[in-house]
Amino acid sequence: GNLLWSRAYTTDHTTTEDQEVVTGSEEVHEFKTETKRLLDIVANSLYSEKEIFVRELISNAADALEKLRQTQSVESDVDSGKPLEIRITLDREKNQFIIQDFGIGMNLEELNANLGTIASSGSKKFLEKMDKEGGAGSKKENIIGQFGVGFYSTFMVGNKIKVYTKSAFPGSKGYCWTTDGQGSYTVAEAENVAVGTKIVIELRDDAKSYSSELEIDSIIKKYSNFVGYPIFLNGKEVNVIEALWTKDTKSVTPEQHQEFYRFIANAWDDPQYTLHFKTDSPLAISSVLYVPEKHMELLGEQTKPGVSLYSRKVLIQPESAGILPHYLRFIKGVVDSEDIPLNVSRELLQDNILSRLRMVMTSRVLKWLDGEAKKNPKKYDEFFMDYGQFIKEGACTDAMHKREISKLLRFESSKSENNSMISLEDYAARSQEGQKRIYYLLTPKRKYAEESPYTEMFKKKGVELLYLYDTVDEFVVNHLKEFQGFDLISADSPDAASDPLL
Ligand SMILES: Nc1nc(Cl)c2cnn(Cc3ccc(Br)cc3F)c2n1
Repeated sequence: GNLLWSRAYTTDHTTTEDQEVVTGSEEVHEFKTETKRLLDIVANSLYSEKEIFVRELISNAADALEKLRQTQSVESDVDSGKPLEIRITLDREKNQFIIQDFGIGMNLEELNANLGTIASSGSKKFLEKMDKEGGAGSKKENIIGQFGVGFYSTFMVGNKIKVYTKSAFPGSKGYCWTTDGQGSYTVAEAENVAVGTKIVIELRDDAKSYSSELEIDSIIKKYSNFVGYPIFLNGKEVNVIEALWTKDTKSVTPEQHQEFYRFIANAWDDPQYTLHFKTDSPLAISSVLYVPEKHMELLGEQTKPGVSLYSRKVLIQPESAGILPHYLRFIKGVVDSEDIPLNVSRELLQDNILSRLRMVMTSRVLKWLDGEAKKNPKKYDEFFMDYGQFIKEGACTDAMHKREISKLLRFESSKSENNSMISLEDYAARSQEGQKRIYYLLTPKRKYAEESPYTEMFKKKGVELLYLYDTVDEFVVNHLKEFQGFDLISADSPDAASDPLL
């Protein structure tokens, strides 16, 4: 009837009016000593920017919705009766930030435990490490993102925090948890609490900006754009882009990649190469990477690293310099690894996980480009005309991946048609019987190469000669020294003169 119709159309996606009423007696709990220390560590040093409290609370809310959905698949009577969405409302006058989810919610022991466990087990180790290694936010250690730690980030911006929560399990009571972060919190039973969790933060004077819609909108778009549940800010849906990289690689169309590429690269062109891959060893990674049609460095603009690091669809580090080596900075895209703990902040990113991630990613990218070159050599030559400078930079700087990078190099040669290029593999494959060397000639352009006496001699003997036009080419061959057992030798070197083949 029209009641149903009217209810369906009146969902305004704002947080439920504060109709909660505290009914039970308020039990006061002192924060355990280590909780207090953890609170001020988190509030003062674990996170680099205050704004990430928004990311942390949204992630907790999304995890709570995910937990509800998983529980519902096994226990049918567990339900919140509300949509699986996250709602944030701001109140400028009251200087309030409110976030609500209709997720699995917390019962009394969870409410106390979540704060307790973090304060007891997780943090004791953490605090000892901190003490041992001095200073908060010790480089090596940080608490893996779990429910509780993210919540602590509210202490960076709030002077009074209220949490209304009710578990989705039938017959659960609603509770109201409050604190002023000074050392104790109270818990009391409450009526009219919606299933899920609602967190009401009274913002500190130095955090007033977090009651501004523009500010929160941009923070959500920056960190939580791809969270798997709709986020409504003052009733308006904010995150509308799907985390393309989490979809099945075969189900994503080129058009979807083009749209996603334009969004994350803030570009108008199309990607000339697309890589969408997932792996779960040596660590869980899902990633979409693109090579743009054109790169801006030609116009002198220094390219910032184009790959952003996510963990479970939440941004950890934009334009992360740690994911790919500098010479691959032209690549745009997303790398998402759930093995990167969520709550690590910029400086705390664990370098050992990051270096493993970097190894996997670099090899995978070099293999991807080699695969593309083999699939369509002509198209790769065009790519190399534009991006060869980056590959050559890699040949000169990345000794670890020398072998893979050398396969990506292209040069003109005495046997290649005008301005088409060959690979070192091509050269080796068609070298003379018993030839042990790859010969090259440093020359500004083809015309001079053709007139050189060396070329005459090499041609007569049927030995191919690479033409190296770029000054950087000399550095490249000096760094490489050899390729698949062939020494790289200049045509005018004494070694060439003594070669029986010539
Ligand atoms: N949204 C949401 N939903 C769920 Cl199910 C949980 C469980 N833990 N946390 C973190 C947390 C822990 C203690 C207190 Br007090 C508040 C708080 F948000 C959650 N947050």
